[in-house]
Order: sequence, then C-alpha cells, then structure tokens
Amino acid sequence: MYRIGKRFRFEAAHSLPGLPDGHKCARSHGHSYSVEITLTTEDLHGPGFVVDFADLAGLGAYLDGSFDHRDLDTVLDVPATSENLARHLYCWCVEHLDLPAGVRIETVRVSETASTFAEYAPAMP
Ligand SMILES: Nc1nc2c(c(=O)[nH]1)N=C([C@H](O)[C@H](O)COP(=O)(O)OP(=O)(O)OP(=O)(O)O)CN2
Ligand SMILES: [Zn+2]
Repeated sequence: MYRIGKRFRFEAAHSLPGLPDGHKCARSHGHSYSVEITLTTEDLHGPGFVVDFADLAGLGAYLDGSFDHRDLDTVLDVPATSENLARHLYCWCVEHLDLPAGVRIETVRVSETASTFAEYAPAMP
C-alpha cells in the first residue's frame, strides 16, 4: 500500500459555543490552521504516483477561497472545531477531487496549533 500526503495552511478566526463560562475559546480568536490530506492506493499511476500532488490543488483553492482570513463561525453550519472542520473537508474532497480508481482518501487532519490535531476518516465497513 502506498500513502501520500499534502499539507495546506490558512488563517482564520472562530469562537466555540457550548463551553463553560470564562472558557478562553468562547471568545473570538484566531489560528494559523494546517490541513493535511492523506491518500492511499495499491497501484501507482503515471510515472509512479499515488496521484500527482498537483491534483490536490483544488483543496488549496477551496481553503483559500472559502476559509482563509474568514470568521469560520459564518462558514460552517456546525461549530468550527477541528473535528468538524476535518469532517467537512474530508467530505468536500470526496465530492470534488477527481482521483483515479483505487485511490482512497484516507484521512483529513486539521491542526489549530502546533501541538493539537483532529482527524476524520470514515468508519470502515
Ligand atoms: N477537541 C477539541 N478541543 C478543543 C478545540 C477543538 O477544535 N477540538 N479547540 C479549542 C480552541 O479552538 C482553542 O483555541 C485551542 O485550544 P488549546 O490547544 O487548548 O489552546 P492553546 O493553544 O492556548 O494551548 P495551551 O496548551 O493552553 O497553551 C479548544 N479545545
Ligand atoms: Zn480556537
């Protein structure tokens, strides 16, 4: 099994609802987000690619156009936690990235800070 990944970055603000009084994350604040997608396949394509890294540019364009320098509370219809972002972006990639047969999107990982992350991968059947 081959596995590749590509990392993207964007800057955005958010606040989180449903937290105890005084929780710092209930206040509007910003992060330098990192988004990492990983893909797997058993068979390589072209010169020996899972996919060309350039074929993942659509995710970067989506992040630049819809997430970068925005208030994420107005972008998603769920609270802008790392977990919800990871799931949203995984689903976007499944719908919008044109991948060769046999190439699977394994995970999307979102980090708000250097020391934290949340990952979404659908449950295996
Ligand atoms: N499971 C999750 N927990 C938290 C999330 C999240 O998305 N998923 N998000 C937050 C806040 O967005 C917060 O801004 C980041 O939290 P935290 O890492 O605790 O903040 P710091 O960078 O300030 O870390 P310190 O270790 O406290 O310095 C909170 N929780
Ligand atoms: Zn935050």
